[in-house]
Amino acid sequence: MPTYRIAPSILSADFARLGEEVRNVVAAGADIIHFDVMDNHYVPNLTIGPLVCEAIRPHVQVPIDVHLMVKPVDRIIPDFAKAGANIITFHPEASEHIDRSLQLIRDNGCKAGLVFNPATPLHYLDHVMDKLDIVLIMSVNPGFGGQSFIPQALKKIADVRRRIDESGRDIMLEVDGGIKIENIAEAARAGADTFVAGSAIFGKPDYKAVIDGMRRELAAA
Ligand SMILES: O=C(CO)[C@@H](O)[C@H](O)COP(=O)(O)O
Repeated sequence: MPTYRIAPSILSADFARLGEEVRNVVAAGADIIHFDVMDNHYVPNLTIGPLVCEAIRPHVQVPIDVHLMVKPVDRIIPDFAKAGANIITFHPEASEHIDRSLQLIRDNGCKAGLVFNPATPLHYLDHVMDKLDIVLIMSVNPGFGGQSFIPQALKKIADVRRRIDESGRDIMLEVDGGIKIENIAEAARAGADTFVAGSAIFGKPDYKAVIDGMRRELAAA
């Protein structure tokens, strides 16, 4: 069985109790904290920045996975690295110089990745596989939690899995958007190994029950 990771998105957490929320979700079995950064420019929503990343860092030992939904991307990368991010991903169409942005993330000591919206073509992967530690496939259009999974994402996940396997490199394949107990196994069978879930976890009273349910589905996938 591949190593599967569950990455709760704090976009759906109670921001008034964020420290407690991230401690609780890690105690419930989360492997990664997924941190959604929106700028009201690249996406039509505005969320959190490096100060909040720095504030939650002492509350958890697991990696913090920063998904930049911002344009431009480079200026904010060192700030997130200093704030304790471990993984930083960005959208290729939001960077003028994709190779440079990936290198900047690594130079700042973080794992680097590209994010693909439902309609973003995968050709952006063609010349940067050696600079990638993670690929994130969006299974919703970015900007909001609580949207429905777009099934066409499954083919894209399978395409990326094939590219990763051909590269022979150890690259995480993450899926984000509408992931729930009911569909996580499908995403795993398509080739994903890391699963972002916001409303499916933070929307429920018992985080452990949801994460355990997801793990049961993954074990049977
Ligand atoms: O990046 C995003 C949305 O842009 C996601 O991380 C969402 O936060 C996932 O939320 P759910 O679809 O799981 O509720």
